[in-house]
Amino acid sequence: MRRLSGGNHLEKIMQVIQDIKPLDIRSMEEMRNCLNNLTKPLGSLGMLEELPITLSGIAGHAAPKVDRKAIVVMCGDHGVVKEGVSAYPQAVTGLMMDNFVRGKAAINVLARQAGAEVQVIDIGSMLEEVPKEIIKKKVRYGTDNMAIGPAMSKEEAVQGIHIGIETAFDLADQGIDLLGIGEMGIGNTTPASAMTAVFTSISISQLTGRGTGINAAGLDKKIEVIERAIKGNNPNPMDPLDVLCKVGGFEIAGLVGVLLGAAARRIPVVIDGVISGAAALAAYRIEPLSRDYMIASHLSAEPAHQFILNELELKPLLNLEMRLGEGTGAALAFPLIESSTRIFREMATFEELGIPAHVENSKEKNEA
Ligand SMILES: O=C(O)c1ccc[n+]([C@@H]2O[C@H](COP(=O)([O-])O)[C@@H](O)[C@H]2O)c1
Ligand SMILES: Cc1cc2nc[nH]c2cc1C
Repeated sequence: MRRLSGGNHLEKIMQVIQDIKPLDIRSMEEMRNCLNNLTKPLGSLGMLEELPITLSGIAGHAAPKVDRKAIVVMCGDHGVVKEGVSAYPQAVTGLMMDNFVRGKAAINVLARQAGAEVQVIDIGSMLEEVPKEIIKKKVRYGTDNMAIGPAMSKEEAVQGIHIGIETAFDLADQGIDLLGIGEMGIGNTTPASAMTAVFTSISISQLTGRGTGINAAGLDKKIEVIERAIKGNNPNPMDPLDVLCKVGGFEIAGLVGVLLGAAARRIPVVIDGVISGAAALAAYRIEPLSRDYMIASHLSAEPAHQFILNELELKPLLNLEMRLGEGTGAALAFPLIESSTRIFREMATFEELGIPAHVENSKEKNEA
C-alpha cells in the first residue's frame, strides 16, 4: 500500500518508499550454502543461521558486516496522559532524556556493552530547555489528547516521518551498518495499543497492558480511553498515515521514518518493544517491503507486541519479559546478530576438515 496523503515533505517520503527494494535472493542463497557447509549439523544454529541470510539479502552480498552500530531513541510526550493512562508523570520523559545524555539509563549501559552509539532525538517532548547533546527536531511540545481529538495533524505526522528518514540517512552516510530503534515517552503504550487495534482489528482489551505498571483500575481506564480515542477519531485502517496522526505520537512517526529510510538505504533495523513495534506495523502498512529489513529483538511483556510480531511475521530473538523501551531489547540483540556474522566468517567448512558435508543421517534423509 502506498497511501500517504497531505503535507510538506510528502514527495520526499514517496521517493524513499519507491527506493525500498526486495531483498537480494541470490546473496541469501549464497549465504545459505555457505552456512550449510560449516562444521555443524545442518541448521543446528537455528535463528543464528537465519540472521546472516537476512543480512545478506539486505546487504546485497554474502559478506554482511555489523561493525558500526547505532540506536536511535526518539522522544515525545503525549496529551493523552491527562486521562491517567500511565503509572508515571509526564515529567519523567524529560528527566529520562537528561539521563540518556548523561549515559546513565539502561539503554546507555546496554548500548555501551554492545559497542553501539546512542542518538537521542527530541521530536516532540515537553522539554523547553533541551541538553546540547540531544538532537533538536521538535515538531511540537507533545501531542494533543487523542481521547478528545486527533493526536496530531497529517502534516505533523508527515514531518515526523521525514525527520526519521533524515536520521536514518545521516546514520547511513556515517557508515552505520546496523540500526536499533527505541523511544521514550510517558503514555506511549496507549497510542501503541490504539494503533495496533486499528491495524489488526484485535480487541482493545486483548491488546492493552499495564505499560509502566498501572493497577487494574488504571488498566480499565486505559482501555476505555483507547476505545474513546478510536471511536471519536475513526481512523481508517487502510490509511496508515490517518492512523498515525489520529492515534499515534511524534516519536512513533519518527520511528516509522527511520524504518522506511533504513530500508531504502539497505540497512537492517532492529525493532525493540511494543512502541517501536507499532511503528514497524505502520511502516509495513505504508510499504510492505520495509518489513524485510526489520529484525525483532525481543518479545515485550506488553500484550500487543505478540500480535504485532504475528502480523509482521517476525520471530523475536529473546523473551526476557522486558517492558522498558528505550531500545534496550534492540541493544541486547546486537551481540547475537554480531555472533551470527562471526559464525560464517570464522567457522571451518566440512571440506577444510575433510568430512563429507551431508553424512548418513542428514536432516533431509531423516525427513524422507
Ligand atoms: O518497549 C516496551 O514494550 C514498553 C512497554 C511498556 C512501557 N515502555 C516504556 O514506558 C513508557 C510508556 O509506558 P506508559 O505506561 O507510560 O504508557 C515509554 O517511555 C516506553 O518506553 C516500553
Ligand atoms: C523511569 C522510567 C524510565 C523509562 N524508560 C522508558 N520508559 C520509561 C518510563 C519510566 C517511568
